[in-house]
Amino acid sequence: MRDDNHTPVLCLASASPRRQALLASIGVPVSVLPSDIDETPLEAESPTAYVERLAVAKAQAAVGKTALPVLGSDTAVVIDSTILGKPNNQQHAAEMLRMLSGRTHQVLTAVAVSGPLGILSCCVATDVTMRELTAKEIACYWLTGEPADKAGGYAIQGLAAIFIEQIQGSHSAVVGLPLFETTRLLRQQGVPVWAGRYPS
Ligand SMILES: Cc1cn([C@H]2C[C@H](O)[C@@H](COP(=O)(O)OP(=O)(O)OP(=O)(O)O)O2)c(=O)[nH]c1=O
Repeated sequence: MRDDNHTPVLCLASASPRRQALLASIGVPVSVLPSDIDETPLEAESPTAYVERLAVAKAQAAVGKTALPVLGSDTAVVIDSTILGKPNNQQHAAEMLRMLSGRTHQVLTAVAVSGPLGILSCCVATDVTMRELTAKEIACYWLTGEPADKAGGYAIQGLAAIFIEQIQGSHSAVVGLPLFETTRLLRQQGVPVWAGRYPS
């Protein structure tokens, strides 16, 4: 049974509608306060350190603007140690998909939650195997509008599901938030998850 109480218990420092929907799906109503931070990787920074730094920075940017605990998160696609963020345009998106076609890549999602224990964070890695894509598929996929705001230029939860042969890890992390690990961090910080009425 879903909780009917929609009073926010968390501030989501993210403009991602997917993250908001994922949190709603586990019974966590949020208020939204997107953080605009510089997402340039530091020199010699590992992909894991990069996404975790950004998740923490997004959370920190909202702390002080709200009395609620804050959640920040970042997702990046990694192939051959190269970090792929969101594509700048159609050509960039096509380049990304050509790199991913017929291979296994990693999706890294970091999540950071501020609260009474300070900022707690973790990073989840998921292996995603994409089948080989044709040039026509790559060109047509851009026209769906899906790739533009997604790391790696694809959405596993959308049409790109037909490109994905296998995943090993967390599906929700690929979509933007690892729900299992996020629940642990939220509960550690005293944020209720699925705290509604339980079936009697
Ligand atoms: C790989 C993949 C990524 N994504 C999304 C998750 C993230 O929202 C986005 C990566 O960009 P992020 O910079 O992590 O997040 P964002 O810009 O959407 O939101 P904000 O920075 O304000 O928190 O790509 C999917 O929705 N499906 C996928 O299959």
